[in-house]
Amino acid sequence: MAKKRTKSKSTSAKKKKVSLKPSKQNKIILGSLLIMLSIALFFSFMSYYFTWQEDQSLLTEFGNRNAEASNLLNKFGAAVSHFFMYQGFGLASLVFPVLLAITGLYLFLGLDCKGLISKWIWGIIAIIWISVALGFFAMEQPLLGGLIGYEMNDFLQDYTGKIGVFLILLFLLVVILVRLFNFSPEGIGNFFRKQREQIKSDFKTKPSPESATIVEEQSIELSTDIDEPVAVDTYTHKKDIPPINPEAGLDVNIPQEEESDIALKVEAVKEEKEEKDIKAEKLVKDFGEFDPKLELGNYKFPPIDLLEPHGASGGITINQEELEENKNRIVSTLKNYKIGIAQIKATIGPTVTLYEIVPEAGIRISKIKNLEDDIALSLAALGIRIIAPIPGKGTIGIEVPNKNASVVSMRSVIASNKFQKAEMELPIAFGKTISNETFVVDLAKMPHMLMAGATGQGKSVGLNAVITSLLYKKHPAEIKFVLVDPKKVELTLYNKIERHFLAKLPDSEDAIITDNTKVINTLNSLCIEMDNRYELLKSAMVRNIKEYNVKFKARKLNPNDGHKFLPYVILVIDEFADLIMTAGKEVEAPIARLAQLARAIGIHLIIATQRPSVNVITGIIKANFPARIAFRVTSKIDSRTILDSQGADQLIGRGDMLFTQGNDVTRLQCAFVDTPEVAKITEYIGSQRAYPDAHLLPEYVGEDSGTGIDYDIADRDAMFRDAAEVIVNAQQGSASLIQRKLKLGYNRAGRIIDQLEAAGIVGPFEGSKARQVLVPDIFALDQLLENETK
Ligand SMILES: Nc1ncnc2c1ncn2[C@@H]1O[C@H](COP(=O)(O)OP(=O)(O)OP(=O)(O)O)[C@@H](O)[C@H]1O
Repeated sequence: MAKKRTKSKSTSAKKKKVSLKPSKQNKIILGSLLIMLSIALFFSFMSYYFTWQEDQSLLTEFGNRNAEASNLLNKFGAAVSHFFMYQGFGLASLVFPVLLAITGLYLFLGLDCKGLISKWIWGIIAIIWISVALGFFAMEQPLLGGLIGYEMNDFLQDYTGKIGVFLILLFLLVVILVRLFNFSPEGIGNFFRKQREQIKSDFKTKPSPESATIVEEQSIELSTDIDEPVAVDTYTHKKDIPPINPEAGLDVNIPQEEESDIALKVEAVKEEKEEKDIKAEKLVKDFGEFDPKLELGNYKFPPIDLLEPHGASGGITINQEELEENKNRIVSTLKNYKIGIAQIKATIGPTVTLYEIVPEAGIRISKIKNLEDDIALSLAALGIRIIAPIPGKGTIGIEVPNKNASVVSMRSVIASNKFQKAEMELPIAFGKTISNETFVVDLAKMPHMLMAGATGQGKSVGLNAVITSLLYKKHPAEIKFVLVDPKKVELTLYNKIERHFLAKLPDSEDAIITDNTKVINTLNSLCIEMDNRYELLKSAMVRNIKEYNVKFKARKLNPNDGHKFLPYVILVIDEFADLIMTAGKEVEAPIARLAQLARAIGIHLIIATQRPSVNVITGIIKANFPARIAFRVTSKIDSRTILDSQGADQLIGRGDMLFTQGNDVTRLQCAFVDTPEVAKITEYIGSQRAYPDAHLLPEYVGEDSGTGIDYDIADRDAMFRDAAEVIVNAQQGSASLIQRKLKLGYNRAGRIIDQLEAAGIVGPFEGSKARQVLVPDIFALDQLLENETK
């Protein structure tokens, strides 16, 4: 309605305007009328100045046609001029025709009339000022200041005396010059100097008609613009440049004028746009950028010496005999299947050697692909994998395990240039590729990882390699681990770094979670943390944790609004199969939710499992874990479940693994980090000064705790009624909604949800889904609560 009204108002206003300047033609007519009028007034005023005394007597005889005035515009001129000059503002009235002429020009040329208002305001101020100033001479020359000028001057003199009026006028002049022309003291000096020189040069050089037009153009521009160019122009006009040649003067002036124009504009934009940023900049200037590491400013990263070189000097021993032998076997085996080889090349890796074969012309790759199993059988070695063709190369790869596999030490990959110089958020040095290159990936980009492998094939070592990589790169303020270890023994070593690197639920004693019910609470707590972080990101108007932290460090986010530095949270679950078997959907749902949504807010999941069967790695989980790692598995089916392709069943174990982040599968040798090494690292970190406690996750109260509990109506929470209304209005039964809307703690919101369930307003707990709301609207809610009291 209001909109409609304002709309109709504005259209009626438009209509009104239309009647004044309805069309281009009418604007031209009106414009030319004003110009003519201004010319008429100008001549009347000018001639009135000389003839006013003669025409005085005629003023009463305006109706007398025979009476003739001396004014150039006769009786009209005499009467109007008498009104404006004698009874009005004296000589200052000449400003009126100027203003009229400008207005007429604007209309005539169809220019935007917005700037006119300020011209009229300044014009009238000038008229008043001039007439009051000339009012000093009213006794000698009454026409100079006019009656109004004289009266005002006299009035002011009665109170402040002549000097007072003079000072007032002087002050007003300064105000006008500063506001209108943006003059500084030097500017004023330069202005007068320039004027003087200009006048002198004008006399000396008698400018050509061309230069006269330039001056005219300039003056038109000045009057139509916001007048700043006047100041700039005069200010930048160097006195040592003799303005003899007007053209040279222009050359010098124009770029300077432009420069100063641009500088002015840039400043204005900055001021408008970055009001908040200026505050942040000042804070940064005063206190420096926010440093999340400051609390543990003396923290020392673990030195590389804590890691063992594991015998190997890093190089791979090449056994020429073995290479020849394998080559011959491959060639003869393929010959048996009538596959000729044009070329063969070997790339020696730490555990396997890749033989790259270029088949003879005319041999179809599909033929080799079909014979994959037969070839593997003929070569009679464990761990042979045939890649036909190698993606992007058009050759066929046969991976044959080395007789003496060399261990890839964690030390060698951590010390590698690739890891040390990795500009990644969460770099992980997994190990080495088949061509002996260090393989480093960014967990933040994965963004979650699924790890599978039969028992004893290197999963735990793989998890340790991941955690170790991060411990070597990240400060305790930047990253927190949530460790879930149903096997109870694998991750216990990390207890020592609880107060540095681990996160836990507020009420739990141990940070490492071994109990399945606690896992459910922790996962739900992480979901709350995720929601909270999304809220923070939303209010900070950023898209991900990285941008958020940058903004927070630059002090653009106020901690009083709940903003804080957000560390990455890495959830590591060592045995997922066990968990999903005991807790099923209750675990799957929050994990799926986290996996789907948590990437932007810095929560990353690493899940390991022994049994990669479909009831453990369900479709929903698989869909959200694009990065997958397979250690050796026992069957082709398991390999397909984890990787969507076979191959993991043909690995040789002991850290031999396949990694995929989409389509390509890369064979890697996982870096080996032994338990004593992890113990040394955790010991080193644990012995340093720590935070008072582990990083606390948001409190989560199992929503099912209240099932079946009868609440006495009198014991209900004071916010029960409000909460019920929130739930019924939103038709969504979740504790976090109550928490948000009513600004309650999670415990209290959880209790209220239980009470709502007891009252029959919401349904029972349904995993991570919101509860069903059993009351359709507020009216029904009122009735239900009324009936209760009866
Ligand atoms: N990257 C590796 N390099 C060399 N040896 C390795 C590597 N990874 C694992 N091993 C060897 O394999 C053994 C078993 O590894 P690990 O404990 O990681 O297996 P797992 O898959 O975790 O087994 P489980 O599921 O029973 O815990 C290690 O003790 C080690 O000797």
